[in-house]
Amino acid sequence: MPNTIGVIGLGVMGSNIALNMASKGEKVAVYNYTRDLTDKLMNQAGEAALEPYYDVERFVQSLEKPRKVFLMVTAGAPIDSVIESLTPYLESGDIIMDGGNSHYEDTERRYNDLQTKGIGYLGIGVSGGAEGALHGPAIMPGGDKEDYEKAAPILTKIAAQVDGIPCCTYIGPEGSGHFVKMVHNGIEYADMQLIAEAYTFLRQRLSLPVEEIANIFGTWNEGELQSYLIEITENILRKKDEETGKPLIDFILDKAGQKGTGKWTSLQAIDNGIANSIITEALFARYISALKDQRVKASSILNGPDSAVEPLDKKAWIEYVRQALYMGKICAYAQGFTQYKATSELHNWNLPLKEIALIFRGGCIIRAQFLNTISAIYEENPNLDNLLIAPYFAEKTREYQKGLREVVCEAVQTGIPFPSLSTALTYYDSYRTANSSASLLQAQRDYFGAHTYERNDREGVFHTDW
Ligand SMILES: NC(=O)C1=CN([C@@H]2O[C@H](COP(=O)(O)OP(=O)(O)OC[C@H]3O[C@@H](n4cnc5c(N)ncnc54)[C@H](OP(=O)(O)O)[C@@H]3O)[C@@H](O)[C@H]2O)C=CC1
Ligand SMILES: O=C(CO)[C@H](O)[C@H](O)COP(=O)(O)O
Repeated sequence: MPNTIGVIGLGVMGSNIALNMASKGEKVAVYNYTRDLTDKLMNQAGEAALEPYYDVERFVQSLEKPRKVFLMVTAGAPIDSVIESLTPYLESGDIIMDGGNSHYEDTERRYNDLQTKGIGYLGIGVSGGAEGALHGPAIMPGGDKEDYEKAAPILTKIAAQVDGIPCCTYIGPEGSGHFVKMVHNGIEYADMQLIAEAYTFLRQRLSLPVEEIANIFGTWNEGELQSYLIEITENILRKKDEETGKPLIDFILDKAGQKGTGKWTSLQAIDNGIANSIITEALFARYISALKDQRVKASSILNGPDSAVEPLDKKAWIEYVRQALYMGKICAYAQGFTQYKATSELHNWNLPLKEIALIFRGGCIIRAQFLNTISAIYEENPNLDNLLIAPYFAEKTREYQKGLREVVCEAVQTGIPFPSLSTALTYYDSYRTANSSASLLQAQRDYFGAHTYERNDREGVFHTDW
């Protein structure tokens, strides 16, 4: 019996995806360009229907036609090198799927190259980390619909399932699947940073012990903030350092890493005139965190505000922080989904926003209860300009802006940096401002550069001899 699918790249994600496929009844050929990872996987695979290969040609020959090869390899040059090693053995009608975090423009280049050889190419966003890959990730496939149809029976089977619906849907043509994953990661950066700021307020400003903050996150996770990131934050805060018995969080160096997808999200937004400031501030927060030595030095040179720090009413302020976090989250998702809408229009991708929100409900890192609301909003109005003006969220912002304003003002007054919460508030206030300061910018541009301006009382283009 030939293998029904092949997986190349047996690191953290690839080995788990292969085991996931095998557990759903697929016969899986596995290959890694170095031998060790293949042996390691086979040692842990037990009875799983995996067949190891140490030679690409034999790996390909073991697959049923049309062949389906799933790559879970480091993004960038390694993907090109794997494709180059594979294609001599593939035939017209076969498909390669790239499940890694590839840049969507790289995916488009590879799609076009392989099209000339008759080989299908799907750029597939996969989210859920190691656990998701094993038990069911969110899957965002982009490329030709007919190629997707060939792989859909396997992809929908291995995806997370929520209310009987697989967290996998055809996203659209070209690199749209990887684009959706890229912005998913941008939203992930914002969501994580907002949570980190909420934690900081509770810890620094309200001086709550870590255990109590874990309890607060646990309570929040039972309400409208319910999400995977809140859940893991509670678990993280409960974890003790094995040596000291103290909260592990206090021993983790405050330098955030990143692998590039957040940066790509910001660059794409900037290139296309899309204001995704919360996502970008979350990226910058990681950059500033990386300057640990400079920050330590500056902390002994630069002062914060002089004003005395007053005690705050604990119960009231925990609720303000909850509101601030929820409101920040609404603004961050509004930015991410605006980036989807604007880019979809730019490329004619017709991105299914309702379905994207639906598949994000399970498996992926940003899975959250309120994605049900987002999905329902797009079902009612697929062309909505911005989630903020959907009646449900507009009502929430009326109620919760108080919490966000209080928390941001208090942080500013006491010198606690809150890049994402403060940017969320600025975004909210900017978006709801009918008459902005841009009039003055236009006048300045016209003054120094004769760049012209439009008027608000009549049509036309004007220049003034200032
Ligand atoms: N970890 C996560 O939570 C998630 C990761 N991703 C994405 O999935 C992809 C894989 O990530 P992950 O499994 O975590 O990474 P790992 O580093 O664990 O695995 C990378 C795999 O790529 C292989 N590889 C590296 N260089 C080459 C090369 N030149 N030629 C052939 N194979 C190569 C590695 O083989 P070897 O070790 O032998 O060099 C290994 O099998 C990445 O694009 C990542 O961004 C997506 C979602 C979540
Ligand atoms: O894709 C992912 C989750 O969705 C990966 O975990 C990715 O590595 C996260 O990005 P970064 O490493 O930049 O924090």
